[in-house]
Amino acid sequence: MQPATSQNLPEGFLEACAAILGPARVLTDAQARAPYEVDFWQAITGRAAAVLRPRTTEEVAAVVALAARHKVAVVPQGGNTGLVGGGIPDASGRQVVLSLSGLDRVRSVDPSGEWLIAEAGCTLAAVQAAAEAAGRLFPLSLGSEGTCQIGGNLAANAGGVNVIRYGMAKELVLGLEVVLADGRIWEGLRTLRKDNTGYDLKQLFLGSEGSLGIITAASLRLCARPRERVTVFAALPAPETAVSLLRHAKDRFAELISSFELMAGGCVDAAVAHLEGVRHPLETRAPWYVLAEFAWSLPEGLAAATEAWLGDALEAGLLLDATIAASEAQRAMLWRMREEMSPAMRREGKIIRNDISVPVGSIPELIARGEALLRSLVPDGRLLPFGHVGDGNLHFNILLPMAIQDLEPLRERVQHAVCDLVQALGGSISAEHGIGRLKQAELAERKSPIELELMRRVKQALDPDNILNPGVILAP
Ligand SMILES: O=C(O)CC[C@@H](O)C(=O)O
Ligand SMILES: [Zn+2]
Repeated sequence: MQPATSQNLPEGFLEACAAILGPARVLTDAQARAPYEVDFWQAITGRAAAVLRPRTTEEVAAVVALAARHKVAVVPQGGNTGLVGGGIPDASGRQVVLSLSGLDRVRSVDPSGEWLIAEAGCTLAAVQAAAEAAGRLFPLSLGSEGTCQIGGNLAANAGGVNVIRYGMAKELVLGLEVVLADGRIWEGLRTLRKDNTGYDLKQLFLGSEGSLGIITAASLRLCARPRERVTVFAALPAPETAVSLLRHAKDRFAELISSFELMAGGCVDAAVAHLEGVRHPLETRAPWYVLAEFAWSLPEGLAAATEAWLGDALEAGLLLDATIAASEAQRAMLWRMREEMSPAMRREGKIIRNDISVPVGSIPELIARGEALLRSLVPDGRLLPFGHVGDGNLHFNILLPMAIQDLEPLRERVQHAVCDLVQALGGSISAEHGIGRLKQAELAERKSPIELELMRRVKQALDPDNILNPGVILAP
């Protein structure tokens, strides 16, 4: 029998945590810890000495101060929907997971100032709902929005399906409240649009995956709610056409484009096969499809403009067929098909994920060279790329038979080859999922020595004892 992981902690540590949080909020039992030790896809596992579940910023600060005194490593965790293991403890059984789920209040909303302040453990859906109740839009949108939490979204600088218009998560932040590595609280919850007072410290924490500080609350930028929205699903002969169609759409609609997603035919087939209520939107079958959405704040006119655009695009040979969602229900079905595509594919086998970006114009070359590369590396895999082509971001995913054992060495080989290709095309080895525990070696190999040195110096300055999420982003 394995010794209880709580024995890996300094004497008195857990008792002191229980005095701060109450004993029910300190989990040491293996069964209670289990959901915090494995990622959503059951692909990345670790072992925690304990799981701590604070409910307030002050409680987070008190337990981090305690951890700092005892040099106990703390792994912050939100909704546990990350895809690179950034919220999962390592295998040592010596780290404690700090779950932010208990900090789940929307503290205030100002519809005229267009901001709201939410605590880290609010689900993204709860933040969207609070914005909507105030007649505004919080535009970050991801497949996991019912489960993922805003603190995790910001710590990971999440992307999603609306980046082309509204930017990544970090672009939606006006201010942060952060618990620092020594347990002090930095109250930086500003709500100003303009604030040029020296270094923009919040940027350090956004995308730092909990390795520089623990985000406990954020002031978030709200936008106008679009009054008319048009959703298009189009069949395309080739990835080149997607890039031309995007340009064609940009010339016509500019910033009204809120999503522009590309999917291989096999991804759509998997969604149709496994998602209840999802039907193929077109009679035409094609190797590639685009799901695009345009939105604006005037009450009407966009639908007619979109129909005219589709006619012109068809004439120009940029698509084979297309449909416009005729109702909210149809729109919801199209988005379910796209956003639950990855879980649908997972029903057919194991997945090697590759979240990468290149300049938009290089997408066709990425697909052509990537397909050739992966066919030789993974002959029994099916390539099923999809993603946010409007942002130059593809999920170059490979589906493998369920029976395959010991995926890790193959995953690493594939990741390395894909990263080489991406680097050759001037792209990024992580577009929106982050580095976590899965890509540190690639990062170390591909960032310049100067960049790595600066990153280490920032880490050293903010967390000199390396207690905040050690081992993510930078190798230990
Ligand atoms: O499963 C994936 O690789 C991608 C998940 C997510 O980023 C998406 O775009 O659906
Ligand atoms: Zn994505």
